[in-house]
Amino acid sequence: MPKKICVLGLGYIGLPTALLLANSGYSVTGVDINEKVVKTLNSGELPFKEPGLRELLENAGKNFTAKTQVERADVFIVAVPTPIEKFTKVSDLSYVRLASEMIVPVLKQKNLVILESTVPPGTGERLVIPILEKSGLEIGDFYFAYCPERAIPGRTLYEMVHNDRVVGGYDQLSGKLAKEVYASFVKGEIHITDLKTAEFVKLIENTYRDVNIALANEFALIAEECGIDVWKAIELANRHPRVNILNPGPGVGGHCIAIDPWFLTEHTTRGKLVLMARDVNDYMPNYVLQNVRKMLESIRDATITVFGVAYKGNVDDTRETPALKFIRLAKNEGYEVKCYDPYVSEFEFELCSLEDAVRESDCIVVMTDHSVFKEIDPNYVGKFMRHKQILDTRNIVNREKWNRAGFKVKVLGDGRKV
Ligand SMILES: NC(=O)c1ccc[n+]([C@@H]2O[C@H](COP(=O)([O-])OP(=O)(O)OC[C@H]3O[C@@H](n4cnc5c(N)ncnc54)[C@H](O)[C@@H]3O)[C@@H](O)[C@H]2O)c1
Ligand SMILES: CC(=O)N[C@@H]1[C@@H](OP(=O)(O)OP(=O)(O)OC[C@H]2O[C@@H](n3ccc(=O)[nH]c3=O)[C@H](O)[C@@H]2O)O[C@H](CO)[C@@H](O)[C@@H]1O
Repeated sequence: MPKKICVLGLGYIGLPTALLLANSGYSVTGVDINEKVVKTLNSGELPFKEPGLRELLENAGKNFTAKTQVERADVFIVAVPTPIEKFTKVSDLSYVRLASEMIVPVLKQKNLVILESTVPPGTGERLVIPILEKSGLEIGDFYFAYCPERAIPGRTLYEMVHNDRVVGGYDQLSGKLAKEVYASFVKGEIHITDLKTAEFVKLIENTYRDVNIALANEFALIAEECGIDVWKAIELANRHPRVNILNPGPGVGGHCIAIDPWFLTEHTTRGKLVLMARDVNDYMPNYVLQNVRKMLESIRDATITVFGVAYKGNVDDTRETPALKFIRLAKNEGYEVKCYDPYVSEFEFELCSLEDAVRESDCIVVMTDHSVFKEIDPNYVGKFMRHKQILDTRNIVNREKWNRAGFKVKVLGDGRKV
């Protein structure tokens, strides 16, 4: 078992990985170029919330330290961001490039470098290995593997431990050595394949989900025109043993699913269906606004209250959130928009208390499926509102309860008469 591991990037993926390895007995140095993250961790605090992470940090003890500089190690794991460039939709690999360059001065014979960041197929071989070879070593002198992360935010630690993993080795030994590292904490199966296949697998998993959600969104729009409730229809269709349709909603957000289909298609001229699904999902905030517009038709200087700006329920993450597009579109049309999200502390627009968000409002729009929204008392919020209307894009509110409190309730994808 190699003794020392250096993890580059201490974000949502790198930090839990580093702490799981430290708790498995490795001596782990976590490296982040953001000094604030390093300081926070070394003072015993966490830079973000994730269930179970605090205990792991406390138990890691001397096995984990955070630094801003890379140091010698047996294994290097790279988990830095791979955002998408907004206008061109091309992957931004600058963080991966920099992290690889940071390893060069300390890279030694028989070291193993593992890339975890999500990247377009071929990136390991085309970009990362040539940078590492600037050390004077050749691939074969050191080992290289790509091991995508598949854990879902909100259940990151559980899934990191229990999910199966895919390990793509540059060669057989690289794959075997990387598998040994993960086997220290992974309880799922670890499947070895080649480098490019592993990069591809990660992207098709998320693309599959994006296309499935796009299909559910199309069904929602069709159901509305047909005058039926898509939620009920999907529930019944999913009783078929070979059908599993996901839920419609206000669009697809997050750091992965809205981005990975672009990475998948970056080096190809194919992918029409994949990009059409992207388009369907990206259009959903416009569709939500079209519904809101109808609800506010006869009201002058209308105010909209957005419930939830996180990209999905029960997380504090707002990256690529469909709520942002909805708010911008609504503001451009002259609506006043007030936002309420008890999970989120920082956002492009001001976040209000529940009371302030609904005061003098003409319509609530539920954009995020936070569990706490189910508990909100419509009689209480109704007292503050100018018009009692709610559009639920996630089908989470109890319609009868809100109706009884005097609310007109519209659910996305339910075409039955309100
Ligand atoms: N968050 C997820 O749920 C998830 C799931 C699967 C895969 N991924 C992929 O994992 C990668 C990391 O994502 P994340 O959500 O952890 O990102 P993040 O933004 O939460 O964290 C990345 C960290 O890397 C640091 N960093 C940037 N450049 C660095 C460098 N050169 N050296 C050291 N540190 C550096 C940043 O300061 C930041 O703290 C991305 O490629 C992402 O697509 C993320
Ligand atoms: C294949 C897979 O499972 N990948 C997961 C995914 O994690 P995620 O948090 O990004 O994924 P989701 O929870 O699907 O959310 C995405 C958006 O889709 C909306 N949505 C969701 C379900 C639905 O039925 N209808 C919807 O509308 C939701 O609200 C949100 O905006 O990518 C991570 C990084 O690669 C993976 O590691 C992780 O395994």
